[in-house]
Amino acid sequence: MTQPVISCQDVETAYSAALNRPILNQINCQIYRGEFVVLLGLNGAGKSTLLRSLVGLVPILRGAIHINDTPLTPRTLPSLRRDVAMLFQGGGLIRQLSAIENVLCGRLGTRTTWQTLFGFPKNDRRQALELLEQLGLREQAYQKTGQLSGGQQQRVAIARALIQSPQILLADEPITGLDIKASKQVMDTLSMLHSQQGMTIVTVLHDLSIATEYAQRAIVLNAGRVTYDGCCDNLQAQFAQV
Ligand SMILES: Nc1ncnc2c1ncn2[C@@H]1O[C@H](COP(=O)(O)OP(=O)(O)OP(=O)(O)O)[C@@H](O)[C@H]1O
Repeated sequence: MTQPVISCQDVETAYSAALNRPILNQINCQIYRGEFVVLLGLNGAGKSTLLRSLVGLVPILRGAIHINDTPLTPRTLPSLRRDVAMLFQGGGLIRQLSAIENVLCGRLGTRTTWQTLFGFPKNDRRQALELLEQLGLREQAYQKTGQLSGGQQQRVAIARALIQSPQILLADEPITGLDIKASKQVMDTLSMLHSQQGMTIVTVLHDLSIATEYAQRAIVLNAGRVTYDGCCDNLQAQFAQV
């Protein structure tokens, strides 16, 4: 068996008095290279917290997270973050900036202030344009993202995540609030990254039929624990008793 690219062993976050338990309560799961995994669960199950913990945004109290066999610690975090990109709920774009400027923001962590003082290097701008073109947004590159549709905005957010050339893409509810057509475009984009570039995708979804259509494996959380980890057939049954 190949080594997992993401491994969570007994991951536990701080105790939450409101929940009367830790938000993540002994999570164990592995994600392998090139997998397309969907994270499912009712509101408040801990899906976003789990994704955020994988990029060091939520401190863990017990257990361990390994990315590519390296333990996630404050010391290893900066280099591990280059391998793992995160697409946040709602996209988190700057509406007043153009699509290309938003994509270039994905480079800020790897360029010094001096390097960006007079604008981003030509190579970065070319790569940002190529990404927008790949995601069907060449014509919108210089439009303010506030003027784009929800689906287009989400694809700009994907391009911003991709400019750091990650191996793993974590997406938190990437199609929430989008119509059927835009949802399909965004899910097809994730699917293309998975099938054509071998990218490992972990995405939170709420729609079980879309999960079944796109993902190879489902991990279901309930009250901070993994309650199912397996194929996407008959996912309804996993929610029947909840
Ligand atoms: N920073 C925080 N401080 C205290 N409680 C938090 C914090 N972040 C999340 N929670 C709580 O932890 C639980 C899990 O939240 P989380 O956002 O991970 O759930 P989720 O499964 O992603 O839910 P949803 O489907 O609604 O997005 C919720 O009860 C939430 O209120």
